[in-house]
Amino acid sequence: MSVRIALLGCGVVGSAVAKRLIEHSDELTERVGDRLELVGVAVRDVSKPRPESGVPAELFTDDAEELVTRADVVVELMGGIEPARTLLLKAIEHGASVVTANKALLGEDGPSLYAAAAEANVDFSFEAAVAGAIPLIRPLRISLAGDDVHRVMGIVNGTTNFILDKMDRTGADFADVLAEAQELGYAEADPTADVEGYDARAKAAILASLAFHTRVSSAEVYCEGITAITADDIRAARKAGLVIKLLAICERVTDEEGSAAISARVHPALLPRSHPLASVREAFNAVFVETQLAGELMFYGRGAGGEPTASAVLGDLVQAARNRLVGRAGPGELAYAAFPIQTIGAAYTAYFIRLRVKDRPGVLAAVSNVFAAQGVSIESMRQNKDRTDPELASLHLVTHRAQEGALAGTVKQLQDLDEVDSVDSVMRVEGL
Ligand SMILES: NC(=O)C1=CN([C@@H]2O[C@H](COP(=O)(O)OP(=O)(O)OC[C@H]3O[C@@H](n4cnc5c(N)ncnc54)[C@H](OP(=O)(O)O)[C@@H]3O)[C@@H](O)[C@H]2O)C=CC1
Ligand SMILES: N[C@@H](CC=O)C(=O)O
Repeated sequence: MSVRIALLGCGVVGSAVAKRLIEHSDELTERVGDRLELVGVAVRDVSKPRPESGVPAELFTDDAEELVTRADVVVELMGGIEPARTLLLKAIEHGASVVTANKALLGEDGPSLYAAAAEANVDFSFEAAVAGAIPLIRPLRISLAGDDVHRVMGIVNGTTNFILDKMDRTGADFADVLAEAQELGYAEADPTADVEGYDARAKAAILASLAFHTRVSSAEVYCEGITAITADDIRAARKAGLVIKLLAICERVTDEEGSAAISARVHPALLPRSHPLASVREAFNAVFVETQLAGELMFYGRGAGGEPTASAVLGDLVQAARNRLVGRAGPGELAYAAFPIQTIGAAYTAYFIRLRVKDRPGVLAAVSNVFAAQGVSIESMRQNKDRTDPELASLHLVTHRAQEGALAGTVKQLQDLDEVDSVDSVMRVEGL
């Protein structure tokens, strides 16, 4: 007997998984208690040589639909929504357990897949779908199931962290660093999903659903990417002792009627340089979890790449195979409840605002009055000579936490104020 494994996809992650399955077959057999037999690998182009995977040529197929019907565990590493969704549903229908790293699919339609797997009493595991190698899904799904998670805040996209970190360390522009990230293979030829925040948004949807025992889809997560971040933003943040990161933030909040709601958002935010997430460099990921009983937890490691991601996939695979041998499926889905998703206008955060003002008496009072009128409290304010115009001064303000809607009103009034020449940038600040 053996546990039959079907691999869908043999690209960056799939080839690393296949290589490990083949080269470490004996150790894996010992751990599982039976042999993991790779019965087929579905790809688009069967004629493409893939020597790095070590997969014998006869195992490649372009008939993924047929392959999923003859496996005990289907490992989906193709990516995209279709045909991945249909293939996984078909695999589940045939009684196979599923392992996937497909955050785009889970962010869009995870709940229907989880439900199908629970109905069929098979495992559905996706440790690699958020933050690559970092064990994060299992802690949220299992280890913290008896605790209450209040907040999950993390750097879950390596490409954008590489770009922002490089901009911070060198002062270079976004476009130059993006080109370098592409040359180094961090960013894909089409970097849209990373730099526009869509990849992090799908991960935020998965994290919010697990952390708060609810259902959040990618479309419900507010999303802003990093394409508008300039070298000036980075320089100003640095001067203020802050660093810019693309954050995924999922919080349990109380809405204006006093009912529980969920805030799930992805956007660039400033962090104090002393914050644990501020020191996450290059393409690394890190996730900060705050819970009622455990307090603060931090998960850190490689969020992408063939081998790191394969580590998480193989962990799921070994567990799914082991579960089949002992005749159980676990951990199964916990009961979940529906919560309203808060709009971004209702979210509370602090802000860093850069203005250019006329350099004359009474300006600070006029600006402060606008904040006061909107109920937004100022934490600190710093004025300097403007470098380009002797008639102007640059004013950098940090607010206390305020509602996004009130801040938008403040900015609008500032723009109309005679003493204000321009509002150059408004950025959210976390971790103060
Ligand atoms: N790369 C990373 O660092 C990480 C990736 N992930 C996720 O892992 C998954 C795989 O990513 P990655 O390995 O980078 O992707 P790649 O693009 O490198 O590989 C995709 C593989 O799937 C095959 N494939 C695609 N569409 C089909 C299809 N319709 N039928 C059959 N085969 C198909 C491709 O075949 P062919 O080679 O013939 O084109 C290729 O072998 C994705 O969901 C991704 O989001 C998660 C974390 C990190
Ligand atoms: N493109 C992603 C990789 C996998 O999730 C990233 O840059 O983090």
